[in-house]
Amino acid sequence: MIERIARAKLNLALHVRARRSDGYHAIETLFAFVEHGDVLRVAPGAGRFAVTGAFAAGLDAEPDNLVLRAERAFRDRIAPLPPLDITLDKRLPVASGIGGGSADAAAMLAICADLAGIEGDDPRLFALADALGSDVPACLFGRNALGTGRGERLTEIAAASGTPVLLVNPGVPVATAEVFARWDGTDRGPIAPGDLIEAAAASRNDLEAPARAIAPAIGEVLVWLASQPGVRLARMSGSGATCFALFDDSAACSKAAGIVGATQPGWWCAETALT
Ligand SMILES: C[C@@](CO)(OP(=O)(O)O)[C@H](O)COP(=O)(O)OP(=O)(O)OC[C@H]1O[C@@H](n2ccc(N)nc2=O)[C@H](O)[C@@H]1O
Ligand SMILES: Nc1ncnc2c1ncn2[C@@H]1O[C@H](COP(=O)(O)OP(=O)(O)O)[C@@H](O)[C@H]1O
Repeated sequence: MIERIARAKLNLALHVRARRSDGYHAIETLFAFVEHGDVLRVAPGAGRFAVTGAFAAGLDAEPDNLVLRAERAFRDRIAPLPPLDITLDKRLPVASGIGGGSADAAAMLAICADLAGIEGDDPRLFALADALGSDVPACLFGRNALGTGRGERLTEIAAASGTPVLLVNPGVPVATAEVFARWDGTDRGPIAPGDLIEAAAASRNDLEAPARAIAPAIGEVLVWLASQPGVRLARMSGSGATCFALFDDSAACSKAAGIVGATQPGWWCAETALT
């Protein structure tokens, strides 16, 4: 059995630069990853697929799980595989700006490559990832990176491993396409220079305003996170609604997590760290 954590992706900053003629937007984003994620378990078997975990119900209406799309694409375009039994332990909220589906797809591609004896950095895997979604190449790469293009062009940047992170989601799913569609068309300039945290702190998430217009609860989360002692940076990730706070130390992060647990029954929260 192969087990892999499909780690949540964060956009420490996300600048939207232009609308493209293909329906996507040109972006610049600082991708980072946290320890927390979904768990994918795969073993040779009878072709069964099961979803368990706190957010399994969020995928009940999903006709074509990204895990199965990734598996199918691998079999069709790269190499045959024996029938597989797959279990996805869905620990990340669905459609929430932390790329759970993209991370699951990338983890499945990596497992398929492993089973077929193909290197994890094979360009053919990245081509499949690119076809599955804008965030899937970054999740397959799995390391901090500046993403450009529609997010698929990646340049590695040095990590800030171990930085304590609190993830908070107000319990409202937000559709990525709708958030991009509400972007006001103003190019507010590139990502700031500097190391990962410096660059992030001096940059923005241009999707925050359109996401807050759809889900005002995002604003409540951000105000609350920013007011917690020891917070270095509080921001929304991706197209929302999950927000994150980077903390100076893990005690401050744990304290804030405890307060969310005790006072905000509708908010999902995970205490974790940058990889
Ligand atoms: C906003 C980001 C930031 O990392 O993350 P999430 O909020 O999804 O986590 C990503 O760009 C999302 O990537 P992903 O979730 O893979 O989206 P895709 O399936 O490629 O695209 C879904 C839809 O979002 C819009 N889209 C996506 C990416 C992009 N650069 N421009 C866009 O306009 C398009 O309308 C597209 O049809
Ligand atoms: N394994 C999966 N996990 C999450 N979402 C999935 C999965 N497979 C398909 N989807 C679909 O992909 C969409 C985006 O999911 P997700 O990656 O969680 O969003 P985001 O990148 O905004 O966090 C969801 O609306 C869901 O219907």
